Parts: sequence; structure tokens; C-alpha cells
Amino acid sequence: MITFKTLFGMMLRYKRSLFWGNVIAIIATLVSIPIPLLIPLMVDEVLLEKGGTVTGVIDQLSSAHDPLIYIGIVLAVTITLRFLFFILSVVSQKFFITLSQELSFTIRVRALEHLKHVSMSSYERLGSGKVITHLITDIDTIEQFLGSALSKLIVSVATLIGVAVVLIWINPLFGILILIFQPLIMLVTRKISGRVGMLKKEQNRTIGELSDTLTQMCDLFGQIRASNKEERFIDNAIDHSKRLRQSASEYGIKALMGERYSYTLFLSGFEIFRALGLVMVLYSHLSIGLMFGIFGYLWFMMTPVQDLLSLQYSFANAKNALQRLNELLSLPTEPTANVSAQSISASGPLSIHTENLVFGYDEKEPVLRGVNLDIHAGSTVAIIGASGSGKSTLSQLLVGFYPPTSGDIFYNGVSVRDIGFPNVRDAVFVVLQQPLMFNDTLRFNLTMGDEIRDDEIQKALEIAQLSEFVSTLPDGLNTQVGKFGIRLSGGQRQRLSIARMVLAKPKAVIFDESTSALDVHTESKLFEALEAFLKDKTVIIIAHRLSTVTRADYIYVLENGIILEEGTRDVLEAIDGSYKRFINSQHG
Ligand SMILES: Nc1ncnc2c1ncn2[C@@H]1O[C@H](COP(=O)(O)OP(=O)(O)OP(=O)(O)O)[C@@H](O)[C@H]1O
Repeated sequence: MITFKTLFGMMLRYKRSLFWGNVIAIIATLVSIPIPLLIPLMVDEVLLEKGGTVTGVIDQLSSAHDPLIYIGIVLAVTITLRFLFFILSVVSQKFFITLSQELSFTIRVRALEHLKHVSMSSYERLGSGKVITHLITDIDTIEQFLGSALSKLIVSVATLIGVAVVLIWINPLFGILILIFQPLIMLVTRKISGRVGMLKKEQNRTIGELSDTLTQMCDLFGQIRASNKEERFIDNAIDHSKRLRQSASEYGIKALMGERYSYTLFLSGFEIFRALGLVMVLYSHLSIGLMFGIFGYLWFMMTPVQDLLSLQYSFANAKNALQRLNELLSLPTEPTANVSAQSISASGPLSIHTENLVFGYDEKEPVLRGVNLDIHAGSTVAIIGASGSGKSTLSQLLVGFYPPTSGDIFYNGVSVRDIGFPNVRDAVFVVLQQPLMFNDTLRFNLTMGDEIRDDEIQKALEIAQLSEFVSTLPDGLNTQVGKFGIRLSGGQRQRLSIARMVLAKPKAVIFDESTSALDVHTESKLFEALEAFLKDKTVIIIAHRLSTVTRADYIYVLENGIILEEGTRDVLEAIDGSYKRFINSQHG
């Protein structure tokens, strides 16, 4: 969880930037404070010929008692101060911009680091589009607040205090009124800013939904076109866009109204102060020059007042964006390992044993309803069963993708909860029926970014029956495969995934329908070539094809989430049960 307190803590890590940014900003403010007063003072001291501090100082420096010289020098000093203010504020902003970028980077890294350990089921529940919105839009909203808070809060407050001090010097009543006026407006408009913040949250939520819809639509565009369903999907995206338009305009209008309303309140107070200035010239000793000075300061206050008011709104937005980001940061993570990874990475094959394994994507509807497997190290087993019986789900659990709802999985006698899911995934590799590829080169898809020698890659390609195909490609391993591997055939993708498995050097392999796209001849050649590689490995084959299943020493028949039959081929063939029906169905 990230709170404003956490953000403040993160900020304190950049003490140097924070210190220098603020020191320079305060010097800039001090430089700017006299600006509104200098020229108006000329009204009293030069036009009304009353003399005073400014002309007194100039007289000490020069002997020319000329009104034009007084005005010229004051003008030159004022313009110099303005430029000095400009340079100092740019320097201080530089510190703050870098700092706010560092902070949003830190938040993004923290969210990405959390994503590394998030459990698959909670990730799937949230959806990629929403995850992306949290990582981009919400963090952006927080960054906008941090950027303006860092650069404007101290400067605006310092300017207002500085102005109040000068005004107290000119007239105490004015100064005190100005000091309490700004917080009063913020208090009055607090409710509106809270409401605006909620609308921002709603807008970011609709962005998340739209991005989810668009991601899915773009990823499956070919499928949509093949079914001639563009209209339906585009209409759906338009509906989401309408919702975004609605929430964005609601937010935009209310945010603008709120800020303008607060500002109008301030301007009304500003007019009252101006009228008060006139009244004070009439009924007190306030000079016309000082009255102009007061008017000047009232204008001067505009920017810090506007900044503070908009800060109030961006604070409300950031508060809601933080809440949304915390949804991502509080997604449950995978259980962590208790025993060292050593326990299954030690040499030798892996035994896999499940005890009363229960799992459901939705906890109320179990897909696996008490599965017991006893797979000896180095053996080859097959799991068969009707479509939807839970075979792929079982393989996803065995490979450490989801934690069991109840029951347990043991690898070499150690529970998956103790080993830790990442260690299981290192040791067990699942080759999927429809492996998805990165939109990158063949080499990247084989190595996933690891440094692997070319001769090793070549060997893996040979085993996977792919080397001939790759040798015909003009760019060889540097050939781009397209999004999800679209430029490869289904069988080539399956073989590429097998080559990836060979390079990953797992201790156990699950083939989940992973040769279904190959003809029987290529499949047979592939398994022959794999024989030496798989010799010391535990192998689980999930298949619908008898020729694939017959490679197994032992067979499990899964039905409706439970093991209905199990045994060697001979034993199962002798029973008039599901396995027999499976064989008969293959013989047509
Ligand atoms: N990621 C998921 N989220 C929610 N439900 C899922 C998910 N994957 C599978 N299911 C559901 O789990 C049940 C079992 O699916 P599973 O893919 O494990 O069956 P299978 O035996 O491998 O089928 P097939 O032979 O057709 O591949 C199905 O009812 C399916 O709807």
C-alpha cells in the first residue's frame, strides 16, 4: 500500500534536491516580493513629491534629483528583479520536476515489482487493461499532483506569507485579512474538490475498462474479422468510449466549475479588498501610492492563489488515483518458499505426487475435485479425459501457475507451498497446445532473453524438428515472428515451444496437447529425437491421440475433475471402462 505518508517518506530520500529546490524557490519568492510596491511608491515619492525611502536611497547614490532618473532606476531594478525571479524559479523547478519524475518512477517500479509476485488468478480477475491503466493513468495522476505540490506548494505559501507581511507593514488589518482569506476559500470549496476527485477516479476506471476492451479487440482482430463480427466489437468499443466521454466530460466540467468557483470567490474578496483600499484612502492615512501598492499585491497574489486552489483539486485526484493503484498493490501474491530451492533443483529426476488436490478458478465451482497422482521420478505418464474434464487445469497446477484450493502437490516429497512457485516453474516446463510468441525474433522466443550459445540453440532446433525450417529463412534466427507468432504455423509454434523447453532444461515436462498440430509422422520423429533428452526426465503427456498416449508407462483417466481409472495400458485395456472407450473412439 502507498499512502501520502509513504510518498512523503519517499520524498525525504531526495533530501538534497528537496533542500536546494526549496531554498532557491524561497529566494526567488523574496526577490519577487518588492516588485509590486516599487513603481506604485513612485506615485507618492515622485508624482506627489512627498519623497521617501526609495528616492532617499537613490539620492545617496546619485546627485541628480531628477524625477525621470528616479523612475528609470526603479524601473530598471523592477525588471532586473523580474528576470532574477525568472532564473531562480526555473532552477528550482528543475529540481522539482526531476524529483517528481523520480518519485513516479519509484512508484511504477514498486507496482511492477509487485506484479512479479502477483498470483495468476488475481491478475486474471483484474485484467490486463486495468493493470495497464493503473500503471500508466493512475501513476500519471499522482505524478501530476506531486509535480505541482513540490513546485507550487512552498512557493505559493511563501509568496502569500510574504505578501501578508508587506501588507501588515502597510496596514495590519489588510495583512491579517489576506492571511486568513485563502485558507477560508479552501475550506469552503473542500467538498467540491472531494467530489471532483471522485469523478477523476470514475474517469480513470472507465479508461481501464476501455483499455481492457481495446486490448482484447486488437489482440483478437483476426478472429473477429474471420467471424465477420467487426461491427459488434467496434460497437462495444464505441459504447465504452461513450462511457469515457460521459465520465471525462463530467469530470472536466465539474473540475473546471469547481476551480472557477473557488477563483470567483477569491476575485470577489479581491474586489472587496480594493474597495476597502479606496475607503481607507478616504478615511485613514493610507496614501494613494500605497493603495496602488496594495492593488499590485492583490494582483500579485493571483498566481499563488490559483496554484493553491488547483493543488487542492489535484490532491483530491491523486488521493483517488492512489486508492486505485493500491488495488493493484494489494493483489494477493504467490506463496513464498520455505525450504531452499535446492530441494528440487538437486540433480536427478523429479517425482510428482498430488494428494486430494482440489482447485477451482471460482472457489465455489471446483474444476479439480480431489485428484490423487503418484508419478515416479523419471517415468512417463499420460492423462486423458474428455474435453473440459480439467486436464489443462491440472497441468497448470503442476507447473505452479495457481495454488491449490485444498490438498497438496509434492515434488520429491516436498510440498509446493514450501518449494515456492517460481522454483517449481524452473523445474517443470509445460509445453502448451497453442503457445503464444513474443513479437520479436525467433532467437528471443527461444531464449526469452537469456544468453545461450548458437550451437545449443541449433541442437534444440534439431530435436524440435525445426532446424530445416530455420535454415530456409533468409534472416535465420533473427526472423521476426509477428505478434503472438502470427507468421508461424500452428505446428511451427508448437515445435518452437518444444525447442524453448529443451533450452530451459527442466526436470519434468508436461506436454499439454503440444503436438496436436503435427502429423503423426512428424510427431513420431519428434518424440524419437526427444528420447535422449527426456531419458532422465519425468514426463506427463496430455493428449487425445492414441499414438501419443501409448508412449506412457502409466495412464490416468480424468473425468469431471476426478481420476476415474488409472493403471498401465494392459490393465486399463482389460477393464471395460473409459480407457477402452477412448481406444475404440480412435479406431473409429
Ligand atoms: N483460466 C480459466 N479461468 C476460468 N475457468 C477456466 C479457466 N481455464 C479453464 N477453465 C474452466 O475449467 C474447466 C476445465 O478446463 P480445462 O481446460 O482444464 O479442461 P481440459 O480437460 O484441458 O479440456 P480440453 O481437452 O478441451 O483442453 C472448464 O470448464 C473451463 O471452462
